[in-house]
Amino acid sequence: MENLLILPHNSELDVTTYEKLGVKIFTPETITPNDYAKITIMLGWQLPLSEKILAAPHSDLKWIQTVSAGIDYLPLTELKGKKILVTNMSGVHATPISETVLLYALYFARDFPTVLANDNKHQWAQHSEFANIKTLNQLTWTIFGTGHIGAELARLLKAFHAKTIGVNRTGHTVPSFDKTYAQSDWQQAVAHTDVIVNIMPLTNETTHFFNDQFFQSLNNTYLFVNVGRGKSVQTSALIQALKDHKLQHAALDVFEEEPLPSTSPLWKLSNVLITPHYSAEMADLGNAWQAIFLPNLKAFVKTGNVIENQVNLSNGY
Ligand SMILES: NC(=O)C1=CN([C@@H]2O[C@H](COP(=O)(O)OP(=O)(O)OC[C@H]3O[C@@H](n4cnc5c(N)ncnc54)[C@H](O)[C@@H]3O)[C@@H](O)[C@H]2O)C=CC1
Ligand SMILES: O=C(O)C(=O)COP(=O)(O)O
Repeated sequence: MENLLILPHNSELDVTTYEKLGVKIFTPETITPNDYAKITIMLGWQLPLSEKILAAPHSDLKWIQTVSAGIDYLPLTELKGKKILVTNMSGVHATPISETVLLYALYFARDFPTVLANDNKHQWAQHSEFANIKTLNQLTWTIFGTGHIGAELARLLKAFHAKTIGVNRTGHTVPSFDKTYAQSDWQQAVAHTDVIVNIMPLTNETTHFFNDQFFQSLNNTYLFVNVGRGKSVQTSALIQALKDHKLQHAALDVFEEEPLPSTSPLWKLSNVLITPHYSAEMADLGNAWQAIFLPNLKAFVKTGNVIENQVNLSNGY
């Protein structure tokens, strides 16, 4: 008998389907401390409740299915030690994030700041104001992280006839990338590029990867995009690069500290576009979660194992 604790509120999760599999459902509203040790499966991660379940004496917890792709916020060493299975939602964000990155690039490339400034003033712009407009096929893209999201972004960019370079751990080839490099060869990957996108998971190898050495190696690069994790970027080094004209623009969805404090100097930089960790938002997210969770749950009830999206706790993604 599996006892499932469902943490996110989402009306699209079809709980009756789980009950038909013989699974008993708990929610933060119905669970009592006496139930903590009984929970075998957790959908989502919510503090402080999740930590209480994990720490419960004689806890029966066997599997955590996150509703995020990134799992950097989980106590990975403890979960590995306790042999708890972890699956993530990698895949469901590929379309909304790719579309958001295209929006960021088009915002700057089609000089939307100027368009909006004129619109706000009810003013018809002069064509001479748009001398710096670029099309996406005039830009070379280097995407750090060629997984679900990076690969989908590259696939869409190919429709715009853009040149695509990918960076992953080993440099293995991936469809829709003209060339791929290993992380250690990053200098070659960004030497002649225009747009740099971070969509890597946050791990020991990616923490503060985009640091002073990285940004100072650039030469008036057109755009830096971060939709991966804020802690992969050393914010002070990014700000310095924007001031030193190593970088022309930045579009940032994730930050070292979230919410981004109102005192952050990033807010004041006119060449920086800030979005509030929103790039993955879309309607029907619950249905997208269901498409991963339900087959996994069916398999787990039958065999004690899952069939997709298992995270490698040693790699951290
Ligand atoms: N802004 C947002 O709302 C969201 C952000 N994310 C972030 O994006 C990340 C990636 O998501 P997916 O594409 O679904 O994951 P994925 O697991 O499909 O792909 C990860 C990619 O990163 C590469 N990678 C890992 N470590 C690396 C390293 N040290 N150097 C170079 N490449 C490395 C892998 O080779 C792989 O290509 C998540 O881990 C999460 O942190 C994900 C969803 C939403
Ligand atoms: O899936 C991820 O990793 C995300 O960053 C998505 O955002 P969330 O943390 O689920 O609000």
